Amino acid sequence: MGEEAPEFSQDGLDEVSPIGLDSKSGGYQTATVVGEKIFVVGGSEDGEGLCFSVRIFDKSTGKWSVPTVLGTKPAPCKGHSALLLKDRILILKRDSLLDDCTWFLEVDTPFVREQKKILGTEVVAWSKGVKGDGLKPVVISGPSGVGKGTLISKLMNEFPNTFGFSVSHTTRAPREKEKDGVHYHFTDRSTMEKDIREGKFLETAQVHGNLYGTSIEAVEAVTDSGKRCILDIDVQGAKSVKASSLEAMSIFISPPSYEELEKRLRARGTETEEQVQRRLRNATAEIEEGKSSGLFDHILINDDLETCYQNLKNVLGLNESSDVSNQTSTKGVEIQTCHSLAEEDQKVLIHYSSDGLEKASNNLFVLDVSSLKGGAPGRTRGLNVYAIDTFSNKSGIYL
Ligand SMILES: Nc1ncnc2c1ncn2[C@@H]1O[C@H](COP(=O)(O)OP(=O)(O)OP(=O)(O)O)[C@@H](O)[C@H]1O
Ligand SMILES: Nc1nc2c(ncn2[C@@H]2O[C@H](COP(=O)(O)O)[C@@H](O)[C@H]2O)c(=O)[nH]1
Repeated sequence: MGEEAPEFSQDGLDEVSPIGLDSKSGGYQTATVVGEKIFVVGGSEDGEGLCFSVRIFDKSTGKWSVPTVLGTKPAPCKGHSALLLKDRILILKRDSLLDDCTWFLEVDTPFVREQKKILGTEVVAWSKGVKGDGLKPVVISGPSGVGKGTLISKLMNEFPNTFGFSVSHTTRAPREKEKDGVHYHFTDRSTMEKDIREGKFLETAQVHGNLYGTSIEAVEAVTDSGKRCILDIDVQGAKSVKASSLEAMSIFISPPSYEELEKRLRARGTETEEQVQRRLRNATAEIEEGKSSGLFDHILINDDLETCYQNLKNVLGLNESSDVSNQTSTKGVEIQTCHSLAEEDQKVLIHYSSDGLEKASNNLFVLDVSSLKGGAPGRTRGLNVYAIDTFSNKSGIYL
């Protein structure tokens, strides 16, 4: 279990503290035993607090290694607690707002195992826990010129608080009105290839002669803002996302005819004749695959724009007055210390102290992790948190 301290002394290991204790070096580390390996989290200072660095001690070889770390790590804090939950370590940050205190370091999830094979190194992946189920991200795919961007713009304009756009990276040159960081992160091939090797992307594809990709950070940024993430990606990207842990809904936008697609692509006037030809050649295979492969949950034909937009809203379960406001009831509540952790039946008991929680006078939380969804790369959804009032022996939904 995660609370165990290493029961032996090896070079460097004597610096490792068991959960909840500051190490001799003044840094704060936790050591979690997972089979033959000990995952040591934390320990280094960066001026703002203690950083979440990760090292692994292999008991069978007696060697330390530094893994490839995927996903965005938590911001530094004054300390943390750790508890092993099957294939991931639950990390609870001290002195952190409740919205930012629950993190997972995935050590043996399917995503991590897959990345180990691809990268050929030890891999761990960070994922922040978000309360409730949230809504699945939406992948919108279809041939170039079919109207994906037009439909997405309409959706984002009508529901600005509900949806957030995943800003992709691309090596293609910006079009006249495109802004870096808004429409795309424009980059060059060697930088993007380096970022791919470093595991920064959820998916990448060579599309119409250029590299495109969805970074893990792009999806996390939208999820963190409390919005539903929309990805505008090609069919190859949609396949990769389906094979990932993102659990997205996928929608294929089809043109009413090949001739109409050609007309729209030319009328847009953003590509040279050679590029238009290339995009049209690729469209045939994309439409074939999109319509027949069973890859997509929904196929919509974009003939009349307004009709297609209404159909899109229907499959997304939207009606005209359903834009949600971006509320987070937990803002301002701060976990000051997190003394102890225990796990039983996928429920984690957290002992904490906090100024902001008058009701939870006994200082106990139950964190229900029985229905976790998603995970790295991205966010882990499905967390439920309850405060327990030991005086009245009642528990209530806190979040
Ligand atoms: N239903 C429609 N009827 C007529 N024109 C449309 C319709 N939908 C979109 N268009 C027009 O078609 C052109 C291509 O649309 P858009 O740029 O949204 O395509 P896209 O699928 O995002 O293309 P790409 O994949 O190349 O980014 C635009 O000029 C847009 O105004
Ligand atoms: N696999 C991915 N495909 C992407 C991504 N971002 C955009 N795209 C697709 O590329 C084509 C061309 O886009 P354009 O802006 O050059 O016209 C289009 O089908 C997009 O859906 C991505 O991150 N990954």
